[in-house]
Amino acid sequence: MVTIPSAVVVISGKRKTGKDYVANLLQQRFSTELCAVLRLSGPLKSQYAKENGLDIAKLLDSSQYKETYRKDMIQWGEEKRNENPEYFCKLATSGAESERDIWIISDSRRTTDIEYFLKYYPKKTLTLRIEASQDVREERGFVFEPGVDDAESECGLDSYTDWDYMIINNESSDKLGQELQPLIQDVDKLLQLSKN
Ligand SMILES: Nc1ncnc2c1ncn2[C@@H]1O[C@H](COP(=O)(O)OP(=O)(O)OP(=O)(O)O)[C@@H](O)[C@H]1O
Repeated sequence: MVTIPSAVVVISGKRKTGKDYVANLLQQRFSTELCAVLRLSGPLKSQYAKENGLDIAKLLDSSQYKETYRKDMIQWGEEKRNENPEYFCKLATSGAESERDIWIISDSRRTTDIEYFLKYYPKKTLTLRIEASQDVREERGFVFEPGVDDAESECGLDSYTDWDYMIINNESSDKLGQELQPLIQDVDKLLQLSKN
């Protein structure tokens, strides 16, 4: 199904900077009726299961089944992305939730993710980078994992500088609400424009 949203907010940030927290805050502000939180990593498991004839329920729980397929699934994901960098962006935005007017993409990790939304939704895409200090991220449960936190999937956007908004999420929700105001106002403007 092809649907055209009025606004797309693409969020990036390192692990435990608060991407999901901010995505949920924005969704509450705009209402779940109007606004969907879409995860690029979400459809990977279900598509992998579908294409390989596997049991998706078993793949999602913490069983041995999942461990057996983990490596192969990661490799499959990389191959798919190399064949077609748009693959997971398209998949994540083609479900029932993408019929909503505002999309929050809560886990962009690579420049190709950002490029995808800028290419297909050029006047509607707003990019947000979230930063938080190492101490705060650790308080939230971050533990450095070699092979994960130094991989392209975590560092691919570290040198990207064209963010529409950058916020520091070390503080309370009050401060965060203020920091998000410019973004919220711009989404409101895009909603208004799409009605005219
Ligand atoms: N401003 C905040 N105030 C209070 N708690 C927060 C705030 N920001 C984040 N948290 C908490 O910190 C934890 C990590 O946040 P979150 O899951 O949103 O990070 P993330 O960037 O999505 O992490 P990951 O990349 O691992 O998925 C969560 O428990 C969340 O509730």
